[in-house]
Formats: sequence, C-alpha cells, structure tokens
Amino acid sequence: MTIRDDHALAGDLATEAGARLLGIRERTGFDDAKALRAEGDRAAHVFLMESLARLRPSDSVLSEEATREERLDPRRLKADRVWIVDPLDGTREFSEAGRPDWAVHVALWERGRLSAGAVALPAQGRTLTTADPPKPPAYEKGRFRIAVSRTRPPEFVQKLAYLVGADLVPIGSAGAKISAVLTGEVEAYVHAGGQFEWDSAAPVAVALAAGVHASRIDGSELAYNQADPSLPDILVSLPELATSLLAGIRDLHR
Ligand SMILES: Nc1ncnc2c1ncn2[C@@H]1O[C@H](COP(=O)(O)O)[C@@H](OP(=O)(O)O)[C@H]1O
Ligand SMILES: [Mg+2]
Repeated sequence: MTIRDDHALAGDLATEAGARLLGIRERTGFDDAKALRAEGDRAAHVFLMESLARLRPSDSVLSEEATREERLDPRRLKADRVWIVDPLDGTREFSEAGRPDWAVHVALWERGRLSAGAVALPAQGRTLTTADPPKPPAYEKGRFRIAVSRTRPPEFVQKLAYLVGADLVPIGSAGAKISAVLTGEVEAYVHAGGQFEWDSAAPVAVALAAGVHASRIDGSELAYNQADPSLPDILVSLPELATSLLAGIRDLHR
C-alpha cells in the first residue's frame, strides 16, 4: 500500500477493507447471515484499527465497532486529528446475497472539520474519495428521487416526497445512499430518527468536497467528534434542491 497523503490513505484503507469483506462474503456464504455480519464487522474493524495504529500512530480513532469505553475515551475530544470509521455500513445488506448497497467508511476529522474521507462500495467496484471527488451530474428541473433507508424510512419523508414532487428510492447503507447522490442515481437523501457520526462522516467528507449540500435537516452544520457521537438526522442533496427540501422539511415539522 503506497501512502501519499491522508486523502490517498483513506481511499487505500477503505478499498482494502472492502476487498477483505468481499473475500469473507465469498468464503462464508449467506446461509448464516448473523455469523456473516459478525465476521464482516470484526474483520474490517481490526484491519482499519491495526492499519491506522501503524500508519498514523499519533491520531485518535472513533469506530462503530470499538467498545463503549473506547468510544467515550475523552482523549479523542482533545485530539487534533481523529479518524472516524464505519468498518461496514449497511451490515444487513452485506449479509444478503446479490445486494450492492453496503460500504466501508474512512474519514479524517481535523480541528473542527472533516478534512479527508473515502467510501468504498466494494460490490459496486468503486471507491469515492476526497482525493478525486466525483463530479455530480447537473440538476435537471422536474421530478426527482430521494434515497431513504430500506428498513427504517422516517415517516415524514413520504409526505416530503409528495410535497416536493419526488419519488422515494429505498437503498441500504448511509454511505451507499450518499454515494448514490454523487453518482446521479438519486438527487437527495433524507434521514431522521437515529444515526451516528460514523454513519455519515466519510460520505459527507466526499459530498462536501464534490460541492454537494450536506447538513442536519434543520439546515445547521453536521458537527463531528462530539462527546456524544449521536447524529440522528441528515440531508444530502444536489445544491439546487437544498433550499426547497429544507423548506419542505420545516413545513412538515411545524
Ligand atoms: N434509527 C436509527 N438508529 C440508529 N442507527 C440507525 C438508524 N437508522 C439507520 N441507522 C444506521 O445508519 C446506517 C444506514 O442505515 P440504513 O441502511 O437503514 O439507511 C446503518 O449503519 P450500520 O449498517 O453500520 O449499522 C444503521 O445502523
Ligand atoms: Mg453504519
């Protein structure tokens, strides 16, 4: 693995973890979905933790698969550089044969902002990174598509879609949904009701580098490396749609 800078490192680590996850899927099969999920989560977490400890020994790490004590370690809050990783986002979809909507997230937070990130979509054969952010398609006026959770779509999103003239597209994994905005499969992603920093840090780093809108659903900034890693709602959209989506969400919450 060649390491040029943090952007390239994020991309290399996410891609390599993704390759290992594809291997586990291939070897283990889908008969015991629970065991496959557990093995995927563990293997990707161990690979990312060991790699970051070796390659960036002074940095802190916040991982979904860390223990509660590790996540609450107060040193992270004083650190200048914190890697925020989700070793396997869309764990459920990873364990379902044929599904391509799962991801590996590797983000770097530096002194108050996301400075680098990568989302590997191993079953789609691609990694999106801040090293070379994708160019989202130009917005064409008319009906558009909003990605939502397959298993936990927020109630109000159905009403929002009706209000703004959009169709809902259920996709697993926050990383896969935000990537779908970047690659033109949908124009927006709306979520509420629960999520954590690791579910969005890496795809938001790439989205912001690509010039796509990413915020809380009240329009405020997504803040990372907080004491409580809960980050329950998010809006990602092509920039031209952000104002009307935020207004629609505001009207529905009044
Ligand atoms: N209400 C909720 N509370 C906590 N986490 C949630 C959530 N809804 C979605 N998530 C997390 O967000 C990620 C994307 O979810 P979804 O596919 O439903 O959109 C998943 O991450 P993991 O797969 O890493 O657990 C899931 O656990
Ligand atoms: Mg996740």
